[in-house]
Amino acid sequence: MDKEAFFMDEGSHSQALLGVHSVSAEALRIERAGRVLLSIDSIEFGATGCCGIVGPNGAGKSLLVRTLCGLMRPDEGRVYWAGSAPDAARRHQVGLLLQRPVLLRRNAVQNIVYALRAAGLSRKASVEQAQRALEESGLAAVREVPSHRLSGGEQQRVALARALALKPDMLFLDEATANVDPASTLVIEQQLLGAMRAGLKVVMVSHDVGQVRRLANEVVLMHKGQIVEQSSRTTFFEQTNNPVSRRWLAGELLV
Ligand SMILES: Nc1ncnc2c1ncn2[C@@H]1O[C@H](COP(=O)(O)OP(=O)(O)OP(=O)(O)O)[C@@H](O)[C@H]1O
Repeated sequence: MDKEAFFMDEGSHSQALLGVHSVSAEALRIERAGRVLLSIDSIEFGATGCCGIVGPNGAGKSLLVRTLCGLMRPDEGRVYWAGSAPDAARRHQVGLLLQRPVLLRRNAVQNIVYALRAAGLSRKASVEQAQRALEESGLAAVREVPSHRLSGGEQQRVALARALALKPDMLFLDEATANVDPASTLVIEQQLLGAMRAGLKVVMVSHDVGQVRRLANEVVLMHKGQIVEQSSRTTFFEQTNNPVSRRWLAGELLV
């Protein structure tokens, strides 16, 4: 079931034109073998430029992101993309970048062309847009290099360039820089900040508190499949009164 997408039918183009500048969910519940993995009454992303989702291992961060992106069907509850059910017509407007980039065994530019063609662009437009995406990402020098020969950091930067080339309204990142060195992490962060200035909404699962402080305007702390707190960055890091948040910020092991 994990990879099961739950898009509605192809939907209409008029719906696609509406954009997906918010993603929300209500009464979400995922349970396996009698264990509640996710239990969220209500959550909404998109009100701010970037929201960081933090929390201990196993808190349900990845499950939440996959569910919001339409990759997992919850046992109960509803997901909304800008107020309506996720649909295939808008799937390119909600991007997802994982810890391990998923690239085809083709070169960098072909990887991006493939995604753009799948999104409906002509071959000519796809090639032009892919070349531009790699140039804007500082990856022009590796555009002909097969993906399996790229370094891990380069692979992730190609995956980000591909995600951004699709011009999503929202981009979810699940530990996207966990395997990337500090220098490449900063390059990726700069690129995200640039895209955010151009209107992209980012939701970022990260164990890197420094990164959350650098990028996020808002923070969500998860624990045991639930939302502990959703606050502005300043409130969360400097003023929270939530006892669980305070323990997490103090570096205590949450059980
Ligand atoms: N298909 C599944 N079947 C059973 N349990 C699952 C399944 N998928 C995830 N889980 C469990 O759900 C819990 C939440 O997993 P999830 O990957 O969302 O956590 P996370 O907060 O992203 O953790 P981490 O920070 O370690 O990546 C974990 O205990 C995990 O073992």
